[in-house]
Amino acid sequence: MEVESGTITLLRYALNVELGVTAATAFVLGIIFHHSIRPIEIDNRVWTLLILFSSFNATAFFGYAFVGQHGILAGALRVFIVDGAFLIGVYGSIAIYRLFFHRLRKFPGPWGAKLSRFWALKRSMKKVQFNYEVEALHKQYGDFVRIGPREISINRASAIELVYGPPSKLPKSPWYSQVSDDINKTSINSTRDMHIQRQRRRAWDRGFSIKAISTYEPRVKAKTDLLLSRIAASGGSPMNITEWSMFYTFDVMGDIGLSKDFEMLTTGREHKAIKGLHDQMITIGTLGTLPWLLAFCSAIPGIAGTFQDFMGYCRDQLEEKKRSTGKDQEPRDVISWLIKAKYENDQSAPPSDFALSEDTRLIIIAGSDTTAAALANTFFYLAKNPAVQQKLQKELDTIFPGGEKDWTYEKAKFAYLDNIINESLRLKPLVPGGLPRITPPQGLQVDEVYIPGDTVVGVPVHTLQRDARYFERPLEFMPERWEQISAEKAPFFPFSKGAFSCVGKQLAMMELRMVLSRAALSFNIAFADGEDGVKFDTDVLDTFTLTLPPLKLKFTPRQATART
Ligand code: HEM
Repeated sequence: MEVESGTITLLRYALNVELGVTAATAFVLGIIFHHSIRPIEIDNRVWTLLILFSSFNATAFFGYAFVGQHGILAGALRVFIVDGAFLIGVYGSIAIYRLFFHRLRKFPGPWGAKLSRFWALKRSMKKVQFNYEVEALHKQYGDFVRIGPREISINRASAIELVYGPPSKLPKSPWYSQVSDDINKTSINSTRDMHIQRQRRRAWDRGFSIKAISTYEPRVKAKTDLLLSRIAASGGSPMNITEWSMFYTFDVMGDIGLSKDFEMLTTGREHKAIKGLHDQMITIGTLGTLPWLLAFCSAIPGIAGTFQDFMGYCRDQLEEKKRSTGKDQEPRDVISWLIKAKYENDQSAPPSDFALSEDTRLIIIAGSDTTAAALANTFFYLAKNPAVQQKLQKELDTIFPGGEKDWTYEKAKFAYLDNIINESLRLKPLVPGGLPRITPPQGLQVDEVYIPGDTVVGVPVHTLQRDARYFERPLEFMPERWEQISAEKAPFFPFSKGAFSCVGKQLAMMELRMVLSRAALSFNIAFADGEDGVKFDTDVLDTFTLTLPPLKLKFTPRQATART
């Protein structure tokens, strides 16, 4: 009884301490709090922190108002002052630490970037062209720029292998934990545990093996037939090739990924589920600069908006697929390879149904918009560079003297076409930013520069692939440059490199080669009247992948005599 009343007396005393002393204590606690959470990755724990903070406030208010007997108004005012002092302690400590004591303090970069990731968010929201912002920073500050408190962008060719591999030694950054950091709830692309990612990658690799790809080939060709028939039906009137490329690649991925038809090529309209995905691209792209904010927002029910349509569609398709896929059935699409791994209890299977549904979404997201933008960009370069187009047509006429009826995919794999595709992927990489990885505890030595451990690093694809030190006359579209340099050895990594690199590269190349070779064989490709391609070139958005403006092209049938 005495102990109890002693505690209450002590509590009352604490709650009645002079306000200045309480505020000073809160300020010091703020500094201590910052330094105690500094080593912890809190990106995915913002809700927990918010709940803890709110609970503390509610308790403090109750204490001041009723136990300390200050009354409701004075109690609320005290909580407000204590909060203010605590937060000034936290943020003041963060600012001073990041500017003057941080392990990256010697790296150049804008002050705002050193202070907070909000700087990147603001820059990214300005024009949604963060790729160009990073390029400008490298011009101003050099090859190693601090683009965030803990982030270094490295514009050096020698960093590609060190950061991405092979061999891949650097794990993915917290950016990839936007959905979750639980390996049972992530797609393969968001899996940060390198061992688990490698295991899961084996099931994906089976879905993209030479054997599997050869079974996809006739189906990709069927979709290409459909696109070519739509081009022929346009009769030379303007076609928005940004849109039609998107229809094509989503229809291909619907079929190859899930054996489903989005029917966009036949209807000429965007599927509702895909529209739901595209409506959110700018939000996802810009908020992605602040991983904790995206993780925080994505936990709010209903915030996904029309993205729910896309998620719902994928969920339904997956359920149907699981019901209809027999245990001994030979897989005929990518998702069936993952389901088969699950049936066989193979280690490479997605570790849970949730992870499988994340993979289902990934198939469509990773495989469609990327290839669509690559296709539209390459059409743009062909229209803008008639000499390149004519050279391509000359080669096509030699390989396929009888025109369309001679066409085979095997023969469409020739060097000049691949050089055109590579040149397009060099100038406009579809994932233009520096994919973020974390340096090991012992740090990373890149040439003469030592980068401390636990730093988020990335090599900016857009900036590096346009750097005059690595590519002569870098801003010119010159497919011929690839006759002198090897795409494998050059600082060229549009599909990334190492263990996390693109699993669908061969499928993407198949789609690009099929459409471009057949379109250039049968049609002359030019800007439509009133179109000069300038807005298409300059107004492209960096939404993690590229989001392209419309591009109006006209396709005029080539005369048979033009081939002779
Ligand atoms: C021109 C077209 C494409 C480009 C430029 C491209 C580029 C990339 C890049 C840069 C990455 C690495 C992403 C990262 O590290 O976060 C990646 C990963 C991936 N891509 Fe592609 N991609 C293309 C087409 C495709 C296609 C057609 C598919 C088929 C489904 C696909 C499936 C994937 C998957 C599943 C991953 C994750 C791999 C992993 O984490 O192990 N991509 N892609």
